Amino acid sequence: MAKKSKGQQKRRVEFRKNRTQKVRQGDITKNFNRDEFDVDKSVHRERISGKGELTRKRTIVGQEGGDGDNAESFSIHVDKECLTGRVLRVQGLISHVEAPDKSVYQCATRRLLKTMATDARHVVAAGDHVWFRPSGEGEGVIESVEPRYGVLSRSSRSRQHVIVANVDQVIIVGSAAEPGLKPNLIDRYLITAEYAGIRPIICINKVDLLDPAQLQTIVGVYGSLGYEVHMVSAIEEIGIERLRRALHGKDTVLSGQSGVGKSSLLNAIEPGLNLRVNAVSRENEKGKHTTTTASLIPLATSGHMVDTPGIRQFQLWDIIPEEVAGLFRDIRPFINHCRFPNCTHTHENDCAVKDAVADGILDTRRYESYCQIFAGDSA
Ligand SMILES: Nc1nc2c(ncn2[C@@H]2O[C@H](COP(=O)(O)OP(=O)(O)OP(=O)(O)O)[C@@H](O)[C@H]2O)c(=O)[nH]1
Ligand SMILES: [Zn+2]
Repeated sequence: MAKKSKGQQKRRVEFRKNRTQKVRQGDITKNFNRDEFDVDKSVHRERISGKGELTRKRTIVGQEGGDGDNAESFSIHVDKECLTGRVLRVQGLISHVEAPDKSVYQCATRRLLKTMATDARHVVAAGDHVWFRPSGEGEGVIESVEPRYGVLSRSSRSRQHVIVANVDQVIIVGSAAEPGLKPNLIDRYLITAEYAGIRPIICINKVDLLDPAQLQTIVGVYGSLGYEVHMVSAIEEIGIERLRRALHGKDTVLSGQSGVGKSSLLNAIEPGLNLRVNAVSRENEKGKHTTTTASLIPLATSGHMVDTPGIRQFQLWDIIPEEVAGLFRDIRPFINHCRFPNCTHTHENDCAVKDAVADGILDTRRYESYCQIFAGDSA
């Protein structure tokens, strides 16, 4: 970036100061437009109630980071009493927002926030942490949206569509038998999670159907890569308590191919949870004409299960073949040592990845899985 002269810097500081003061005085509409956003402005909040539920928020500006949705935050002045909340789902213009006391408000979005939406970006998405102002019995208005992490999105016609934001982890469910384990499919889910920056947890269900020792090699490979692996049986209730603990206080996406036992697992983890997930899914089906994204279903203790139409088979959205090697934890360390900077690690000579496979440092099956994904073959 070009260096600014002292005069320029001073003018800039003055400009910011003036603008901040104007915004503080409530002269919002005149001064608030997208071009004035600054990345480095902070958000100030102060608690005014003992319980921390009612919070006064004084926000000066929002911030916008990068071209993705991950680091954005839009805020406007809120000098009224607001509550923090979590968007459980968005249906049309209404967001269902869970307050700290677990009650759910149906919220509209403040018009000023909406003006900050671009064609490529919805202002409010399922999973968003928001501040909202209650405006009557079970209703409210969303005043600001906190920065996002763990975003699952899909782009269509070069527009990014946020499916769900602020997801902590994805449980990748496979089954030991009936249907048999498909490690290549697990690899696909893994790189999608790596791409989205969401922690993957591997869960192998139906271990009652075979001798778990048969899975030792495959589990060992994933374990050595630092992935958490759960061996469970929904029917025999093996390993369920540990899985339940992994969900506690977290927002979790459950994914895996049909028949591996996702519904059975939800039932084992928490009675009634699968029913609630299905009920919301049916409701979403009905509301197809509205822009339905995902739904967060509150867990009995704390945390949410995230259910999205189609997300159970979520795979490789938007990942281009050249990015795949970098998303394989075990391949990643070798890719800079290949002779050609644009090495695809498939047919080239002097490929550090292929050498590592030949030397037995890299698992052959994982490498083959990489080749399959790179070539765009289905699992
Ligand atoms: N032996 C055994 N069978 C199981 C276990 N978990 C689920 N099943 C059976 O596997 C079949 C599929 O289970 P579901 O829970 O419906 O699987 P799902 O992944 O939700 O399937 P979809 O709804 O199609 O995505 C059912 O017949 C279950 O009874 C298990 O731990 N052990
Ligand atoms: Zn290579």
